[in-house]
Amino acid sequence: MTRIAMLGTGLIGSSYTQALHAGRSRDRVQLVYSRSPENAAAFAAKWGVDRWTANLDDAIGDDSTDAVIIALPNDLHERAVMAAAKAGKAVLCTKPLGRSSAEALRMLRAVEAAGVFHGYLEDLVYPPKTLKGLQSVQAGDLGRILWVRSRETHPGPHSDWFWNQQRAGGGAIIDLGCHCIEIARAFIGKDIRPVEVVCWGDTQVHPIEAEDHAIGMVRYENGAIGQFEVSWAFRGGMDLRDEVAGTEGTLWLNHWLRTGMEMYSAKDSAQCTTEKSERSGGWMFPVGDEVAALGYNTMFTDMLDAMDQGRQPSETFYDGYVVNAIVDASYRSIQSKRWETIDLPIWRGR
Ligand SMILES: NC(=O)C1=CN([C@@H]2O[C@H](COP(=O)(O)OP(=O)(O)OC[C@H]3O[C@@H](n4cnc5c(N)ncnc54)[C@H](OP(=O)(O)O)[C@@H]3O)[C@@H](O)[C@H]2O)C=CC1
Ligand SMILES: O=C1CO[C@H](CO)[C@@H](O)[C@@H]1O
Repeated sequence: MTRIAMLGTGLIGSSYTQALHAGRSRDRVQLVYSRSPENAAAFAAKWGVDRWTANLDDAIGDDSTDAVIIALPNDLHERAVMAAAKAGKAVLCTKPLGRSSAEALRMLRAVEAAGVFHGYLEDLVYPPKTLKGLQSVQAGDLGRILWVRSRETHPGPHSDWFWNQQRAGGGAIIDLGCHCIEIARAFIGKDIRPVEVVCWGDTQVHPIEAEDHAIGMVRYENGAIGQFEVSWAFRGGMDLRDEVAGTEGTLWLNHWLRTGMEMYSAKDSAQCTTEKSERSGGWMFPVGDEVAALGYNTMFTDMLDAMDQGRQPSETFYDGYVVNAIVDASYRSIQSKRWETIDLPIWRGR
């Protein structure tokens, strides 16, 4: 059993807790942190969590827990990671690891220096169909991987802080592109060095400083291309799709819209809605088990099994740092309108 302190009571703190309590079922969120005692108490009551606190350092240092899960806005990740490393706690952090690769590198160095277990919670390399696809690709069924296209688009984030460039570290690229970049990296091979990026990004719709649309191409040392397409202004729900093209085959994955369940309700207050859907009536495209479809159950099984077995999980802070380095180069490329080199002061692949 792993005893967990959950930092954050928002969308992802709730999804993680749901997955943890349902998955291996022996793992428990023992303690939850929110800035607000009311939110913390409500979260604890809803998810059957014994204790809550409105003090971040108390939550991280609490003696009764083994691991800390960071489900806080991006600008609080580094502070929470540093405190967890200092307290000698295993630490699992949501995406993106940092707002920049400099932040991510400091976090990687801190957990490694402290010798604590660390996991990067990139759920979208863990959906069951992605795991099956990865197994096939690794067995060579698709031949040499040439091109991976990964797309995540929706109408825009659900909380204010995402829209603040300073707090989030950017716009749609850091928020959604981080998923697409790691999905492509997983299919191309995480030991293959990402070399350079060319990226277009613009603020086409929303009154914000950061980009609400972007398309980027990441060139890997073996010639493969990872393409990401992101939007915070796509209408019609959340479009989550991946395509993998190899010399011997093709793989297409659709995770969200029209995945097999289509429903019509003449009412406009139907209960059967899905994350980021824009309507609760008319034709709807729900997802049967959202938590499972997004890979949270399988992700925590890998993370917590790895912790028990004294091995690394598939996604560590090192992966989060590589993703942040690719995101940084993408932002430079938007400005320069040229291919930009990906700076990786630490590289552990081929
Ligand atoms: N698929 C995935 O892996 C997803 C990952 N994420 C990531 O999870 C993190 C949190 O996102 P999400 O849960 O969607 O965000 P929410 O806005 O839904 O929740 C944020 C939580 O942080 C708490 N919080 C503590 N301090 C602050 C602060 N200074 N400002 C704002 N909130 C604060 C808020 O609670 P309170 O007000 O009670 O203190 C709230 O519980 C982000 O890093 C995001 O990128 C998000 C969605 C999906
Ligand atoms: O995939 C996701 C869905 O949207 C959220 C808000 O933009 C993201 O933070 C999240 O990673």
